Amino acid sequence: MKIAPSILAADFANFGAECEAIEAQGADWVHVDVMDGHFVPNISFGPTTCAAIRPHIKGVMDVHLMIAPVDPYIDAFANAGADVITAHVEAGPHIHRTLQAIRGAGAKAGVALNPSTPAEAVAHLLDLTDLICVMTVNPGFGGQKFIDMSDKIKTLRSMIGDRPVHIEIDGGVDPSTAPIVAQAGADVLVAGSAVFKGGSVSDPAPYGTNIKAIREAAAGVYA
Ligand SMILES: O=C(CO)[C@@H](O)[C@H](O)COP(=O)(O)O
Repeated sequence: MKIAPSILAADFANFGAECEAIEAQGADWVHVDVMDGHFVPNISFGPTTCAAIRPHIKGVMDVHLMIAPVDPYIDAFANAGADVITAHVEAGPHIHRTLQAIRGAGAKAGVALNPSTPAEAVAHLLDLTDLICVMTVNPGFGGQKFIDMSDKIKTLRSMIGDRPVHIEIDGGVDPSTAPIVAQAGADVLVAGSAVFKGGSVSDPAPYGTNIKAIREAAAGVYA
């Protein structure tokens, strides 16, 4: 199970140090939420910030684009050093083309599904994607209440079969919800508030405790 803290819950004045702190405290990936105030009602940051934090991340920079349109910005995020670029299936009419462009730019291609979008929306994309992100909140803000998408996760796991495609869960993940999604078939857990709560760059130990708690809660069903 990979744990991917979302830096949306980090100290925005200290992104570089926050990325270093969460990796030192056991994060597997660093999840970067890009919001445009159009596809979602919040604005976060863009490719310039991604490029600035890249040198502070040793492992995977997992960039989640909550923007529309996506295609004009793919090269900018790939050039900023994104290892994974995830676009929403709801963000435009040509997600097939978008995933091809992400791979063409040298990144792993992810596709995200809002809670209201069924698993079948990605049936034609399974050989073009490296990761399916199942939103368990309506995207736009951290700290929201988890929406149970277990049936969708199980359907996706069955559709994926033996393809090497991650199922990532994003929104409201904490030690109480991690076992639910792990049981259903998830293998990457994004968590913002549940990782960053109680810690800071000057006192990062709570990040480690929080990551361990999520990992151990999930481990009973997915090692
Ligand atoms: O993409 C999003 C929200 O749109 C998520 O990545 C959240 O940032 C996760 O935050 P928590 O629900 O874990 O606080």
